[in-house]
Amino acid sequence: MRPAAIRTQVDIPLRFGDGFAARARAFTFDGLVDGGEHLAFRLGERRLASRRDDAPTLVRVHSECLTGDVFGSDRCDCGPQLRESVERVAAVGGLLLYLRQEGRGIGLYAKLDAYALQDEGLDTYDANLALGFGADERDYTVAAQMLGALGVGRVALLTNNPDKVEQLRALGVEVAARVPTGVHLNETNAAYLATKVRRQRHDLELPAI
Ligand SMILES: Nc1nc2c(ncn2[C@@H]2O[C@H](COP(=O)(O)OP(=O)(O)OP(=O)(O)O)[C@@H](O)[C@H]2O)c(=O)[nH]1
Ligand SMILES: [Zn+2]
Repeated sequence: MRPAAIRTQVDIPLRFGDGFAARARAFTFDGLVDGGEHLAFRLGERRLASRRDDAPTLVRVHSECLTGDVFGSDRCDCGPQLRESVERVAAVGGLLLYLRQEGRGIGLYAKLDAYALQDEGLDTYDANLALGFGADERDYTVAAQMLGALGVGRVALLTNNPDKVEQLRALGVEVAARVPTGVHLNETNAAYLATKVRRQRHDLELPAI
């Protein structure tokens, strides 16, 4: 895997709509394999883990979701998951990698095309296939490159998605633990969450509906 390098680092204090605030240092990179403008935030005070005997660094690898992260869409759980991740990572010190993988890698317009198909009865994965995409087009090579550039070798990964853990391990990242996020269920996203459990082995304890 080609190494990437830190391009710029700058403090960006974060404040959410509910008033929660966190100190953050943002990093940009040169040499990321897909040429995307992916961002890392170091949150909290803790030194990042680089050696095998260090306690692992808590890391959230978050895939961009403009509708959920920015506009609070109830179709998914991305906004509350991002908010939860910032708070939990900031509390102990660690990293948030914000990957520009909108729509599981198919882009914003295609995601909305997929939403339209879902409103006709397809589930989230079949809608992708009907549009000619893979069920999940994400590749985490850039995440491994970013961790390498930041000198982080050993991580505890905040995710419910075992595929993220497997892909990062295959890329040489030592994932010491998978830490589940909370379940952010609402009246609209229940089918979306159930599909993640059924089709992508997501580890979510959903109440019966
Ligand atoms: N193609 C497609 N992408 C979606 C849909 N709903 C959400 N997304 C995208 O899915 C990505 C988030 O992935 P999820 O499957 O929700 O969660 P995950 O990242 O695999 O797992 P966690 O680490 O537990 O959050 C974001 O890029 C969203 O834009 C959908 O219906 N279709
Ligand atoms: Zn979303």
